Amino acid sequence: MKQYHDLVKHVLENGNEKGDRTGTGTKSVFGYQMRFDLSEGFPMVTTKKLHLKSIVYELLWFIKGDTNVNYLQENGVRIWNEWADENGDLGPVYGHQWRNWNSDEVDQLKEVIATLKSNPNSRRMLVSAWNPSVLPDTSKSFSENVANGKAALPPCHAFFQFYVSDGKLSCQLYQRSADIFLGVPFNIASYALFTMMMAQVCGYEAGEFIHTFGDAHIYNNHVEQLELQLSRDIRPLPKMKLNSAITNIEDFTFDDFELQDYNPHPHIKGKVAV
Ligand SMILES: Nc1nc(=O)c2c([nH]1)NC[C@@H]1CN(c3ccc(C(=O)N[C@@H](CCC(=O)O)C(=O)O)cc3)CN21
Ligand SMILES: O=c1ccn([C@H]2C[C@H](O)[C@@H](COP(=O)(O)O)O2)c(=O)[nH]1
Repeated sequence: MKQYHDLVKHVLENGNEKGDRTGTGTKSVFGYQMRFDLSEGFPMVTTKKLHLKSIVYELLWFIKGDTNVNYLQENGVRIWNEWADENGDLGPVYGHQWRNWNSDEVDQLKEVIATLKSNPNSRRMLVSAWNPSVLPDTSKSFSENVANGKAALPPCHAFFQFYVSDGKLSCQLYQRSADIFLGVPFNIASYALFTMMMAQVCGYEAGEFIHTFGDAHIYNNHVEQLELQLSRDIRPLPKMKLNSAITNIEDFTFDDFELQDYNPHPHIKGKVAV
């Protein structure tokens, strides 16, 4: 994953010192792009061990349209706990907007799949999680916002677009805000997997995942961890196998994914900025 190491080096060398909502402080750049050709292997960082289970369950949770952390917790995934209210609710976050935009019963995921099958030359194959009408009031707590029908956090992976050429499906994501140490390795693997799943159910090969960033930042308390990561040698990418019998995006379960030849360096711990 040279692309990821290049991003880390770019931000360490060129980042602006910038304060942020969490009070942690960051080094940040505005605007950056990475490309991953999915035929070259599954883009999972090898210079620290990633927890694939969290990535897969989170993605299945988005696809289900679920926005309560109970499903994640039942499957041992803790990454959204800090933002949920006492009932586990996060408000109308990703899954809600994908499957029921603005609570108007607009199923963006279903519609984009129908267009991918019927009119793959379309330039209108987008899904937006960004919905200005449910943005939180930052003077209130996460749970107060949820009680008011707002999202606990505005979506970071804000919208994505599909593109078909030569029988290959590509996906480009616009991520408005990116935590390079903790969030980004998850986001890359998640959208790469999602692109492969969408390609399979729509009858295409997987093409590229293109990751475009707004504010790409390294929290000041992650610099040491990233320097350790940069000192490690980059290993060959693993392969991801999907159960080829699945033809409907909602039918995938955890057991339909098999990661092969993932030989990462050991995990590196870092604190999540809340
Ligand atoms: N500051 C911040 N960074 C994020 O990446 C982030 C947020 N906030 N808020 C919302 C979601 C939640 N996401 C998270 C939250 C925690 C981890 C995390 O702690 N990862 C650890 C443990 C992984 C595990 O338990 O599976 C890691 O080492 O990757 C990763 C992504 C991504 N998002
Ligand atoms: O999928 C995700 C979700 C969140 N993040 C990061 C990006 C920021 O560091 C925080 C969100 O804070 P904002 O103040 O709302 O920008 O979470 C991520 O990298 N990936």
